[in-house]
Amino acid sequence: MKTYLITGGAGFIGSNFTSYILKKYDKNSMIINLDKLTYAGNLNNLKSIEKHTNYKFIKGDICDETLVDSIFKNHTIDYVINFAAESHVDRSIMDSSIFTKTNVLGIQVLLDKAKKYWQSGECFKPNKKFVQISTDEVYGSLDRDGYFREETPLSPRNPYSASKAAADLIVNSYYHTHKMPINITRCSNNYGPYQFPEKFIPLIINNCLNNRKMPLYGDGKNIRDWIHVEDHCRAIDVVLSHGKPGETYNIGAHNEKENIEIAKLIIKYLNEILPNYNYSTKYISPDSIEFVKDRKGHDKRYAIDSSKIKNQLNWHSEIDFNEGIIKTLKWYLENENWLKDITSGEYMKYYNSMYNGRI
Ligand SMILES: NC(=O)c1ccc[n+]([C@@H]2O[C@H](COP(=O)([O-])OP(=O)(O)OC[C@H]3O[C@@H](n4cnc5c(N)ncnc54)[C@H](O)[C@@H]3O)[C@@H](O)[C@H]2O)c1
Ligand SMILES: Cc1cn([C@H]2C[C@H](O)[C@@H](COP(=O)(O)OP(=O)(O)O[C@H]3O[C@H](C)C(=O)[C@H](O)[C@H]3O)O2)c(=O)[nH]c1=O
Repeated sequence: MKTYLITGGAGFIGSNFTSYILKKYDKNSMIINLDKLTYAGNLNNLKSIEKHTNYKFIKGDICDETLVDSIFKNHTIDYVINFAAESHVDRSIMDSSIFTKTNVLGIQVLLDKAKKYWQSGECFKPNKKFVQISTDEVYGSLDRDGYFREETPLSPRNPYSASKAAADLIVNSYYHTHKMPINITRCSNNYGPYQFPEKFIPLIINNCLNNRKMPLYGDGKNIRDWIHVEDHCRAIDVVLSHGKPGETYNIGAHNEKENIEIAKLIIKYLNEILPNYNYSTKYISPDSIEFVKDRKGHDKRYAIDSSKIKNQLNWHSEIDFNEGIIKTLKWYLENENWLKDITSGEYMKYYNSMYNGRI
């Protein structure tokens, strides 16, 4: 039996990971989900497991030293997996202060408490692991050629990625200084169920379903390397159990696409499947795409080389991009209430401040 402290488990990737672990290990896992429930945290993501006897939710902030201390004191934590973060680049451009607090100070609190409860003399107790969920954005931006490798120097270019890079350096320092059993994973852009519709793919799906334009920043030719969230979850599980302490692992599925290509694919697939659903919108016109003012400092291209995790830990992505996107579209169509609920209230305020005047 392993006890997992999952932080940020009510967000997009954290909730997918929590469900994945409980489904896979069931009674051999105990999960404590610590989440502040910011705008991005949503307990509806965890409806299917909320009553599981081996699942416990604690509302709170990773920066709260007293709370984090009490969690370690009251449970024998084996694994910490830190998903908690402010995760949206556009919001970090508008105001970066909370990014530094949560993403940088929060990681230090988690590391210090894990160290306090896991250290025994000069050594750490066996079979403990601290995994920091980082991002390929810490490497910066690529032109046409090349890939991010684990050795690529960190060169973050927006406040979000700078805060994640700072966290990575702090995590690594606990390995080098204290020999703490850490791993860092750096994954490319995720898509899949439960993603908050501020991010590109769910935002354009939601806009299509609400007869709004699909905003493409700049010329729409920026490139992202997409991976289905389930593939990411499997990779984190592998790193937890087999990752060599102190190592960083890139995670990606070799799926580079220009944003415009994604928008066109979504229109094509939605038009194929929409007639099977009871939606008032039945057809998405290619004219729905609208080029808008570019993001400040918009990174041109991300592309990840994940040969290390493939060769050393025997992980590879399993979900084909086209199948994954169709599955994702169907999920959003079948979970209309989830989407409606999450886009009520504060969401439209955010949306209007971001896009009014741009579209
Ligand atoms: N989305 C991606 O494509 C992607 C890719 C690579 C890495 N990542 C990283 O993966 C992690 C999860 O990303 P996501 O897209 O699921 O993010 P998300 O924004 O959907 O979820 C973040 C979660 O963290 C919680 N949270 C925020 N501040 C907190 C705090 N101070 N204390 C406790 N909980 C707090 C939120 O309530 C939310 O539930 C992040 O660390 C992000 O940097 C994301
Ligand atoms: C919201 C939006 C985005 N875009 C463009 C901007 C990017 O080139 C691309 C994806 O944007 P998004 O904000 O979804 O994701 P990234 O900025 O690449 O960052 C994401 O992937 C990394 C790995 C993380 O670590 C982040 O947490 C995650 O948010 O679409 C548009 O053209 N229009 C829009 O309305």
